[in-house]
Amino acid sequence: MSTITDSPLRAVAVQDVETVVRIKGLTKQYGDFTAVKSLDLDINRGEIIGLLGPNGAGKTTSIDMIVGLQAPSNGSVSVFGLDPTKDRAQFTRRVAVQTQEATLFPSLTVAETLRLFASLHEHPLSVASVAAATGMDEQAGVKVRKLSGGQTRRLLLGVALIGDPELIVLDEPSAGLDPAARQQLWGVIRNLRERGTTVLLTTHHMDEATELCDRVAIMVDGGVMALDTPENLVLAQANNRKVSFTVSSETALQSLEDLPSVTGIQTRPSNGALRVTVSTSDSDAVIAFLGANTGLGARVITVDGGNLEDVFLQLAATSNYSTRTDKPSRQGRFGKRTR
Ligand SMILES: Nc1ncnc2c1ncn2[C@@H]1O[C@H](COP(=O)(O)OP(=O)(O)OP(=O)(O)O)[C@@H](O)[C@H]1O
Repeated sequence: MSTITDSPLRAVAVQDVETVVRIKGLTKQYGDFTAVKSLDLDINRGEIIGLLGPNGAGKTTSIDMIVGLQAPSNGSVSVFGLDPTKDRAQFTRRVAVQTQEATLFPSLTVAETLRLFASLHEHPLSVASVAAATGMDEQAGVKVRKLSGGQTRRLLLGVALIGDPELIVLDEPSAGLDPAARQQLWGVIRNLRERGTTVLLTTHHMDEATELCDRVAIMVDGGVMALDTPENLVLAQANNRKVSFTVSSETALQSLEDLPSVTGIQTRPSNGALRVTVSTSDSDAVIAFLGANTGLGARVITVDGGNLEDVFLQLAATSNYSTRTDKPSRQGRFGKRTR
């Protein structure tokens, strides 16, 4: 894989922040059902923005409206000052979309496919540079029907890149990719940012969002529940830490439960002992408790400061999402331990 070198960099200085996408009150109604509820989002040039959310949260519907594939029921989208549904010719010159389902021609080779799509653009990148950037140079002569699922997705990304778009929209770009191919894809996307290309993507992978995105919007039930950098989202929920330790028996766990900061206790057998995970808003208080209660014999103590997945699950739990994990009532907490 290599960087794209046959086009001048579009990177902008940090102080020249330019809003390229403006979304205001974007809403999609299907009959009585509201799939997207008044979405507000500004995206700056050169940013990588991730839309996260459980299945059915409204990510694809939002993307479809942002790229003009569906008309909003309410609200507005402006991309480079263009209306995606009305200014189609100008819009498609500057914006590329890789949807979850796209059609390629099975009997064309990779290079022929890229050449075909390049011919649709005024100032395309070279086929060789895009094939190299997407790690497909060795497959240049291979017919599309012989590509693996992961290779096909990389070719689809190449097709989106070939017109040298200023904004690229990727719906679950890493779906079906093996870990090595995902890493390679991340490299391609980071390279786009360095060139000043703006990237809007959806993903179900929290590590991908953490690694790649400058900001993420977490959608639940059609609404944006949180929008910030991955780091800030995790920090904002620092009141939900996990302290884990190993003990020989359950004795004294009951008094641990009485600490006001403790919101849940889970236990599971571990090599003849018990691994305990305490959810708490004050990990220091739990550690102090363990230190003061030496009779408990707690060992292998770890503190997990949380990650984007925790934030996601916490936000998703506030909706009707099926993995609901409500905080147990005080009385029932111990009863909810899992083994
Ligand atoms: N054409 C349609 N008619 C009626 N309802 C629809 C239509 N398209 C989508 N929906 C509903 O809108 C909601 C949002 O769907 P959408 O595909 O945007 O979710 P998503 O977040 O992209 O989900 P996934 O992660 O599964 O791809 C879902 O409840 C879906 O069933």
